[in-house]
Amino acid sequence: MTTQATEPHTQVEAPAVVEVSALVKTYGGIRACDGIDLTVRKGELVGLLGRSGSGKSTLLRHLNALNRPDSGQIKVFGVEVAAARGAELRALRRRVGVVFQQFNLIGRLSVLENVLVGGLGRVKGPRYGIITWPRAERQAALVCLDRVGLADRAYERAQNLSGGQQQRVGIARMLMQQPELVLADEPVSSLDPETAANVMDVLFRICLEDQLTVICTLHQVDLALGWTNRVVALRDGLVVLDRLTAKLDAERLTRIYATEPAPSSA
Ligand SMILES: Nc1ncnc2c1ncn2[C@@H]1O[C@H](COP(=O)(O)OP(=O)(O)OP(=O)(O)O)[C@@H](O)[C@H]1O
Repeated sequence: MTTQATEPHTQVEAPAVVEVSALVKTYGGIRACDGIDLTVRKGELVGLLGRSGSGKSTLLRHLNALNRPDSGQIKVFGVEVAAARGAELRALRRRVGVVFQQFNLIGRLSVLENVLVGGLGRVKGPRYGIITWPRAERQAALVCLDRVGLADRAYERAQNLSGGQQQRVGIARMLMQQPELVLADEPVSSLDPETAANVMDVLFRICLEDQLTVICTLHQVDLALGWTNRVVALRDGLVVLDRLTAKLDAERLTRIYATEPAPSSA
């Protein structure tokens, strides 16, 4: 029996971007996802919370086919992810931007080249050096850097930037891809609280401006309350809470991390 607690959210009229139903994924005897149902609509900013090992990353990885389900159905933009192959899968992945916990920049390359990588899906052939990228792509990359406040660092090596700055470059690279859905897996967990708040502000402000749909795994309750408009909490591979952020408070959210039974829908 599930303890799933769902309720209508703000964007009921908006089209579904992510539709997960009865998702099960096991590793040996571990049920990382134990029958997850979740629909996320265009423009929602979803915080995915839950204790370590509750299945957040496993769920996220199913959405761009990095994981294959044991059973259940996953649709992203109406495409059955597990069945997508070849050109269909590449087209789907181009619409899904990812922000990684560890930034995943190429440290010896310039900041600008790292951002340009985000546009690789639409630029054919290998690129060696900034000058070999089309001028329009370079200009677009500079605009993305400007939006995260780093245009003046474009020609520095990425490895010379601080952690918070590197994550802003990661956000600019994601923007360069021109995605419609953004998956962010603990994007600020390696940053100090002030820097984390700053990076969350950059990420969510831009996604809101561009009307992108976001699913962001987080451990920090205050950040979820401050930036998301919906919180989904997992426990033992199941959705145990699904609420508009405006209807939540820190105490209730913190209970997700308690060792006591999962929060009820009340
Ligand atoms: N590739 C894998 N091989 C074996 N077990 C895995 C694998 N990926 C995840 N698991 C297991 O599945 C469960 C869920 O892991 P997952 O990484 O999805 O949790 P999480 O909620 O994202 O945790 P965290 O907050 O620590 O990142 C855990 O018990 C984990 O050990």
